[in-house]
Amino acid sequence: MQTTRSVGSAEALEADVVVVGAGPAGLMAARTLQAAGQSVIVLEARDRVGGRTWSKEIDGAFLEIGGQWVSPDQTELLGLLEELGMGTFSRYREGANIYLDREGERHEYTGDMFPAHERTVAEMERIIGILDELAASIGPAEPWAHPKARELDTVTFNEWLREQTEDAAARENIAIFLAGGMLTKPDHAFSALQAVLMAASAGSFSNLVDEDFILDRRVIGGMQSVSETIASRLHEGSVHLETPVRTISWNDDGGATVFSDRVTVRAQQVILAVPPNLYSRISFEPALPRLQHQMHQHQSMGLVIKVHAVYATPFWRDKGLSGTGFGPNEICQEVYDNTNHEDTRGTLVAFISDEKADEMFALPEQDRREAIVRSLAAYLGEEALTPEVYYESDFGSEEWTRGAYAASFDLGGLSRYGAHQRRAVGPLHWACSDLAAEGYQHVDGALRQGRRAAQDIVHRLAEHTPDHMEVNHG
Ligand SMILES: Cc1cc2nc3c(=O)[nH]c(=O)nc-3n(C[C@H](O)[C@H](O)[C@H](O)COP(=O)(O)OP(=O)(O)OC[C@H]3O[C@@H](n4cnc5c(N)ncnc54)[C@H](O)[C@@H]3O)c2cc1C
Repeated sequence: MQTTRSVGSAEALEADVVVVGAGPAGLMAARTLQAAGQSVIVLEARDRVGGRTWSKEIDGAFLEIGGQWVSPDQTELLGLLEELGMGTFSRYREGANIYLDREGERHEYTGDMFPAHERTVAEMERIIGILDELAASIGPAEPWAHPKARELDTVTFNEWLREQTEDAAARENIAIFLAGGMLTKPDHAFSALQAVLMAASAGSFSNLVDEDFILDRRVIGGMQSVSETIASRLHEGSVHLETPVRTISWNDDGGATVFSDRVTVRAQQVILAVPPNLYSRISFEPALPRLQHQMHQHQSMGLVIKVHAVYATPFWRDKGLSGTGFGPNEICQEVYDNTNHEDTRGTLVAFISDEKADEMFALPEQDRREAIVRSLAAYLGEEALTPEVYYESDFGSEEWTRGAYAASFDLGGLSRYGAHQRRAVGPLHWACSDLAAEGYQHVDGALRQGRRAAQDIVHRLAEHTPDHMEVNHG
């Protein structure tokens, strides 16, 4: 095994485990390993922890630039918040929601279902039932193992919806929750099986379409503070920031040397806690097996612009509006009241996904902003045109993410490769929200995968050192 490079320090640090990436998955892995008595070094490319969770003050407004919402099924995250003594608060949801239909006509409504034509609503309810049944029978853990896996994985979600109904509005209203709303790819770019996994990972498709469930609560102090708190409780000196990992030299029988821009670390095991689209940014010596090379090329990031608009007051509330809006054909397909805990100002958050995001990014900055605030105004009124603070989260431009929210398989990829995505290769382990079952593509799933990878290692190392069997999260 070669042990020197032009990058990193000439003298190698030593640890039982190196974790690459200080997002929620990597930090949960480090926490679990340290609790089990393992020595851990975490190497993070960015100058901060948290990865795709990033809470920051911009022009005087506290914004959740990355992941933020917590839903009741996310018990790993909720349990961790309790352990860490961190509080949550509820999203504002009183008053009427807005639905902008295919013709752009504005409808105020209350309750779960868009005020579409009666026939469309009936079709939507029927398809929601079918998706709920599929999610229940296929489940999130091993969707590739289900007898219908290949059939569902070789048809796009768009085609699958066309097979279910001729009602275009019903198709668009269902697709919004999985395409623009979750996988952030057009519905012709992922399979029906991938859509079912997304639904199953949240408990059911009904959960995904219920914004009061899926966008239930936020963390007081911001979601990034979860990662910051975990990091602050790791042993001193465990986390190295601004330390991108470039090369991993590994041995099939165990042992690896990890070369980064600042330090070189020798360890028995490595956890790659980075999104799968970034595995190929690291050179592996020897090269990864053919299967991993192939599989990783079939996992790609979606694209979404998260728009933040802050106003002197939450003006929509005075009009009896919740701030929630949906418009499958609008620039902003989803809008929500995202006002901070105990803040007198009002904040809206909106999402612009996949091909609409391409269109927006093709515009000069000022034109894009105007088009986006006009879209907000179509939902909530002219006051939306003039925010005090305006910001667009753009993880697609971030070197160490390259998209948002997360990575998913292309057509046929989940049934072909899914069974292998979490399997260790020699001393190399994989942990990321984008490989998760429950909590897939969410912070909850990242934490679950970080813990799973760490526990696998603890069991593996315990075979050599029997004292290290216990895992506790104290
Ligand atoms: C705009 C946006 C909104 C979202 N909304 C929600 C939400 O409301 N609720 C929710 O639960 N989830 C949400 N998510 C998803 C959630 O943020 C992610 O699922 C979660 O952060 C994934 O955690 P992770 O640790 O698996 O990966 P990441 O958070 O991506 O962390 C990976 C880390 O690895 C680092 N890294 C990459 N390459 C290297 C390298 N070579 N060397 C060293 N370090 C490296 C990165 O810098 C990063 O810090 C959202 C995501 C985005 C982008």
